[in-house]
Amino acid sequence: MRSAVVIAGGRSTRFGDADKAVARLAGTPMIRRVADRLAAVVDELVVNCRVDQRAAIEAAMADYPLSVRFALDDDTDEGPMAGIGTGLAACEGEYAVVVACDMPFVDPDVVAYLFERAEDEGVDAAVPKLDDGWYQTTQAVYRTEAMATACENALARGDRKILAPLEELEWLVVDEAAIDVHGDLDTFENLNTREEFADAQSRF
Ligand SMILES: Nc1nc2c(ncn2[C@@H]2O[C@H](COP(=O)(O)OP(=O)(O)OP(=O)(O)O)[C@@H](O)[C@H]2O)c(=O)[nH]1
Ligand SMILES: [Mg+2]
Repeated sequence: MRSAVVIAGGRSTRFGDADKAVARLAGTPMIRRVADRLAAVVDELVVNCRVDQRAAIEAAMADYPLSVRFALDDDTDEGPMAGIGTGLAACEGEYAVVVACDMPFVDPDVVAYLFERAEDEGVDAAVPKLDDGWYQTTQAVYRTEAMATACENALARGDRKILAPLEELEWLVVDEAAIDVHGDLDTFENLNTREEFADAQSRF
């Protein structure tokens, strides 16, 4: 069983006075675009967000083909890593892909490849790293229990850095060249501003 966590508990400050998770992108809420691309490669979906976001996201997820569960932030605004931990703790699969709600070009072939790498090598995480040096921790596969615990531990010692939980895990880096062979590098594009949103509309 494979799970997916979509993290959506951010404040969308660069987007403006609306939640980008449910903003319509070429007619469909962005989080639904992300979820639809994951449906073919996972067995269940967990949404991490704040309680005040739940109703709108639930509406966006109407008639989704897989089970959808909500993992709500007890402490809000603790950063993406806290959201990853909260979401993973609610998963039933041994492994889960985590994807940010603002990555509507997420490529299911890339996700499937990340699952294969993590499962085949039996590691706690498979995290892409692009040639620009950035780790793509919000589009990576994690062993759910190990990473959820590592996130709790990092937060308990006051470390909210997104790479902090990985310090206690056994994980592998998936480089850009390997991703490029298995799928589309647009998979990592994330939309933060109204302008980026508008520019992306025509690509659906
Ligand atoms: N649970 C949770 N998720 C978060 C938090 N901050 C960001 N995220 C999520 O992490 C992902 C990447 O974050 P950003 O692109 O910075 O999104 P954001 O924080 O909503 O937007 P900005 O306010 O413009 O930075 C998005 O899916 C966010 O929903 C947080 O404090 N808690
Ligand atoms: Mg942010």
